[in-house]
Amino acid sequence: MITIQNVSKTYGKNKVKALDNINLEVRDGEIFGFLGPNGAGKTTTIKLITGILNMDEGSILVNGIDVNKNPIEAKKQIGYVPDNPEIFNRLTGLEYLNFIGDVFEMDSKERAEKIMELAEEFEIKSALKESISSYSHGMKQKLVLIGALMHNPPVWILDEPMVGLDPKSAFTLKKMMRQHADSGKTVFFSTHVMEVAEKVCDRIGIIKGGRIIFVGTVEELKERKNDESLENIFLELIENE
Ligand SMILES: Nc1ncnc2c1ncn2[C@@H]1O[C@H](COP(=O)(O)OP(=O)(O)OP(=O)(O)O)[C@@H](O)[C@H]1O
Repeated sequence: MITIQNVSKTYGKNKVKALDNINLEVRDGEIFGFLGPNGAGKTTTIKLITGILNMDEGSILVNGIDVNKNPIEAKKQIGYVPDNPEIFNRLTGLEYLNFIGDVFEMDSKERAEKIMELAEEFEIKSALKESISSYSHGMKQKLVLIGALMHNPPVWILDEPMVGLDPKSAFTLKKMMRQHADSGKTVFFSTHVMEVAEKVCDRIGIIKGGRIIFVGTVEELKERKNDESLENIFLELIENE
């Protein structure tokens, strides 16, 4: 579960708040999709939840742990995939994953099993001994995903996770997200793709100009707007609200 309470964030000396007093609860057992136009505040929100940035006001709890007061324990709850999979190019895939295993203090047997299981799921096993510099964007994305998920974190936070994935890998990831949520855990992800939001999410949140303008199910949004196409509703919402 993620609880965001009265959170605001301004970058440097900017006059405009990147996040303006946002409140949001992402529940156990759900896939929550976070939508909004470019520059709305999605990545900023994600960077505050993961402790990469500090908020100016408010608080964020991850499974009840305050990310400001107890950052290490909060981070242990989280598997995070950033929007840009630029990672240590000089390492091989396996060296990178072992480094992550060290950070999370995984024992060697559990680590090896988890790496092989996930590498097989994402069909990247044969490339693990290659240098990351030779990987395609999609392969780097898969490696970052494996690194984020291998320590069995209860809360998955994925920033545009499907970008660069081939259809089969995107399908695999969506299946894993569903299984994770169905086991009572939390998946929070940002996306620009309406079809993904509609098919995958239990609830969605829409952010615009640093303010949350909708939280609920896609069905509730459609009922409210009396329209069938999520894309039309989304475009209307971000223009008018
Ligand atoms: N490092 C930064 N320094 C200054 N302003 C920033 C920085 N990062 C983001 N911003 C500003 O904060 C606001 C929110 O940006 P953010 O990256 O959170 O949006 P986003 O919803 O993730 O957008 P996108 O869909 O384009 O990735 C924007 O106005 C952006 O210009």
